[in-house]
Amino acid sequence: MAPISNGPDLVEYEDANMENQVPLVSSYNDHIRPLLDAVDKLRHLKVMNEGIQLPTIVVVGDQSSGKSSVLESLAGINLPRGQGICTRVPLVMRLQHQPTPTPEVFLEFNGKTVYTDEARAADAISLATDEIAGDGKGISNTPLTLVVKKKGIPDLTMIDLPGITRVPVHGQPEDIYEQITGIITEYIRPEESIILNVLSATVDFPTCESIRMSRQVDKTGERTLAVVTKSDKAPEGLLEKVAADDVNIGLGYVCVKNRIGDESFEDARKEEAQLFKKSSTSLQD
Ligand SMILES: Nc1nc2c(ncn2[C@@H]2O[C@H](COP(=O)(O)OP(=O)(O)OP(=O)(O)O)[C@@H](O)[C@H]2O)c(=O)[nH]1
Repeated sequence: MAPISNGPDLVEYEDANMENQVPLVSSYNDHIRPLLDAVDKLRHLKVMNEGIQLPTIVVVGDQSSGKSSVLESLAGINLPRGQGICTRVPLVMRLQHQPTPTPEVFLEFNGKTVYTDEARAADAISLATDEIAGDGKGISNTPLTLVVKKKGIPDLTMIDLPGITRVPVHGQPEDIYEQITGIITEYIRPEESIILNVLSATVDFPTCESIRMSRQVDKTGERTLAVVTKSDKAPEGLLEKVAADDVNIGLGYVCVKNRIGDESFEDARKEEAQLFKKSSTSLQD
């Protein structure tokens, strides 16, 4: 999943067969997992409401940039995806590798726990979102936690936030832009946050609202990482665009082609590999 990157090396989770764990992955699990668990426990105790900041990967992007698609590739389960606003509340995704073959998937919100499974996770998230933010197109700052315990997934906790939209659509409050940017700013301002900025390859990066926002709180880009989606839609000149780094992304770029429609995760990865093989061959010509 990391065909182009000018930042620090990333652990290649997809190929990390957990049964034959390479030393880096096993030491990651031994040393990092307990720290992530401690951070999650503190998050659960709502210490952030007391002004104590916790290290967090925050996923931001303009509306329909592909945030949920990136996260579902990492978690290997379906999330609500589509045109228009899908993510309407902060979605805290806790991914945890577990050795047993049967995955465990549940949601935590409004003080309750709702068990679901991989096939029904997207619907369960949509229902929980309706319960928290109403069944229209409004948004809420009350978080929804999704816990996925599954063999072979990376140990990571990330927060997906509503996509930035300037113009309210029918049924949205007039101040939707202010509401969304207010929530995003709250999550990306703390210096402990790593900003995962999801950018579509089809747009000019300097025109992205999410870039404008992340630069406001992280001028040098030292805690910002870019994931460029929809590489299949605009492969021409993508390498040059990323290499030019006009928008100052300190932690580097990762270009991806996500799953489209009902495509399986496996087929999507094959298509992605094929796309980047083709692009790198044409670059060598
Ligand atoms: N062709 C192509 N389509 C993609 C890719 N990534 C996402 N999409 C499509 O783009 C649309 C938006 O994707 P989402 O993942 O829902 O975007 P999002 O940023 O989470 O959306 P909001 O949270 O609602 O703002 C969906 O129809 C996806 O299938 C990609 O790499 N290639």
